[in-house]
Amino acid sequence: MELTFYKYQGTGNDFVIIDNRNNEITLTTEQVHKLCDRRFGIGADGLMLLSTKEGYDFEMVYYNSDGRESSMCGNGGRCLVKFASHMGINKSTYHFIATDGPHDAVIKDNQWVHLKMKDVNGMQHSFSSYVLNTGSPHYVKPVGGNDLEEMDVREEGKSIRYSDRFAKEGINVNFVEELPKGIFVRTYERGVEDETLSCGTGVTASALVFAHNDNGFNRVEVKTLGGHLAVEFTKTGEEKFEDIWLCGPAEFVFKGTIHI
Ligand SMILES: N[C@@H](CCC[C@H](N)C(=O)O)C(=O)O
Repeated sequence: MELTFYKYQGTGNDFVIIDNRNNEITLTTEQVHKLCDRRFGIGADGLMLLSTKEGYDFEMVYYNSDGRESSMCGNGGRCLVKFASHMGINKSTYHFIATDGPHDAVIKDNQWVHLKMKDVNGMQHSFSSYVLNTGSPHYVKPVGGNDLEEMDVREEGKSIRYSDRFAKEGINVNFVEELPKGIFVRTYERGVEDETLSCGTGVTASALVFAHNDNGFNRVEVKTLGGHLAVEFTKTGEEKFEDIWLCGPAEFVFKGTIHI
């Protein structure tokens, strides 16, 4: 079967996107895994289907590059909104459904996509690390000094992700360094089982932890290896956040067909 696909990226977090509004496409775990493979397929951190759902502009169905359907992907959601617009779904505010519930999104004049994330009602902390869910589960570890650039994120992230506490369900692991204006985040992603250039739900979690340490901010600028993002929010309690928006670029890379 010939499959038409579109490749998008959001700060270097890259995705294969397939238009499934006719509901004809069903992919196996092996097929998604192969389509995301950087040598035997197209190559991507994840794959998304643009599907239909009554009451919404569209439904987002997200798979990690290991081929398994997973929880929310922030950068993926932003890319899917851009794709929907390129497919002729034009709205001033997009309203779509994903695995973690409904989302709103807006494409700004500078072409950045602002995506509303689910509310966060608390976080667990022990020693200097934090665990919270921003649509996907995240472990956030602040790193001191200027050590983050040099860190072996793949190895350090893997040891936390496969520790007894997290091995079964898995977790995404973020290392965060405070900058004079914002934070620098590097993420080991569950389901990719490697560092990615950026992770939207991870950047969101890290920004909220940063806000948790300092009440004075409602917008955090975020540097990732793949580019710049920002997270805006309203802090409603000690560890409670609402009106959380993940903001950043989302770009079309190429289109093609592949035999599956
Ligand atoms: N890249 C994503 C996160 C995708 C889901 C994650 N790998 C998981 O399985 O939890 C993002 O931008 O949020």
